[in-house]
Amino acid sequence: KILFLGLDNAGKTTLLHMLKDERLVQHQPTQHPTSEELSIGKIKFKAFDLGGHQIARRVWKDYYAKMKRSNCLCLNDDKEILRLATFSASLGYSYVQDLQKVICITLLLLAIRVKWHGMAWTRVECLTELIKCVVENILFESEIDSSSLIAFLGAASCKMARETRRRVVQDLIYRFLVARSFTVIVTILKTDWISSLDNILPVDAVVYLVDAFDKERFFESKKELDALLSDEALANVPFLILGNKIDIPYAASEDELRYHLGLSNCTTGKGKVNLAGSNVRPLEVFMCSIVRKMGYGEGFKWMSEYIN
Ligand SMILES: Nc1nc2c(ncn2[C@@H]2O[C@H](COP(=O)(O)OP(=O)(O)OP(=O)(O)O)[C@@H](O)[C@H]2O)c(=O)[nH]1
Ligand SMILES: [Mg+2]
Repeated sequence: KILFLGLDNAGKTTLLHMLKDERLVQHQPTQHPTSEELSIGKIKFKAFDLGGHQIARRVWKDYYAKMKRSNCLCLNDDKEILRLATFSASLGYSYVQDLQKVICITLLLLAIRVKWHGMAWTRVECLTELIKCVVENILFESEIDSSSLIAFLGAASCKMARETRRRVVQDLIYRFLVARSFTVIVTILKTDWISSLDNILPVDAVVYLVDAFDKERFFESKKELDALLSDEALANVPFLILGNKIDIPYAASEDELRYHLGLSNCTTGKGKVNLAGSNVRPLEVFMCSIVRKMGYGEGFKWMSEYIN
């Protein structure tokens, strides 16, 4: 999972499409996140183009932030469970309409963590089967010996017919109510597109694009970059910084860009630098021109060294 980030107009969508089918297309500013499966050399990856204008930047975090405690609702007693039941049922009913509004709570129940106290495994399997057959997209972690089960219901559930979804939600709630003695943690993530579980999967790398000709916006770009670099959720994630549009005369040089982004002393080297076990984040600047198809290839080659 690779995120393409950077200010609006930096060239993220142009790059995505160039990598996808070597075509240069003029794009409207990106309004909604899109993703493409790409392969460069040996690496196959899913690239997320999240859009760079101010409002779009707000969703960047949804794609890399780990689940936070504050997003969790802990349910320990019957009253709480009942509240969840009512809430989930109402989600189940109104969901389809909400979808149209784009900004919506995407997932019915994104994560349900159930501690099974003294429940027979047949019951666990029963739930597993239920989830499996109705939700295409589940991420599943089950620690059989500790008797805990984390089931993620993905956004694929939004592909279900409304009736089915209602039945599933009710069925799940019914099962929870029957089981009673367990803890359920429900995380409901807000995102502004119909995502799948992709946004909670860990990020393997960030490609950060900067328009090297637009010097007036270097500071703004640095600010966003700094925020990303200092975010704990992205600690140690490799960053490929692409200084784009060097085909335009008077675009910043690599040194100039490094200086303005405050990266003069913290890049890790362009050759094959072994950083394994060093706890140092791979970070490097490559200048490129997407329209001339130059420069970014070296950048991706560098990045591939740091992706498992
Ligand atoms: N001269 C030049 N222009 C480029 C290059 N790459 C992209 N552009 C132009 O820059 C403009 C913005 O490109 P986009 O790919 O739409 O930018 P973006 O980063 O996706 O922008 P948002 O979707 O608003 O976040 C377009 O007019 C592109 O044609 C390049 O290498 N050289
Ligand atoms: Mg775009």
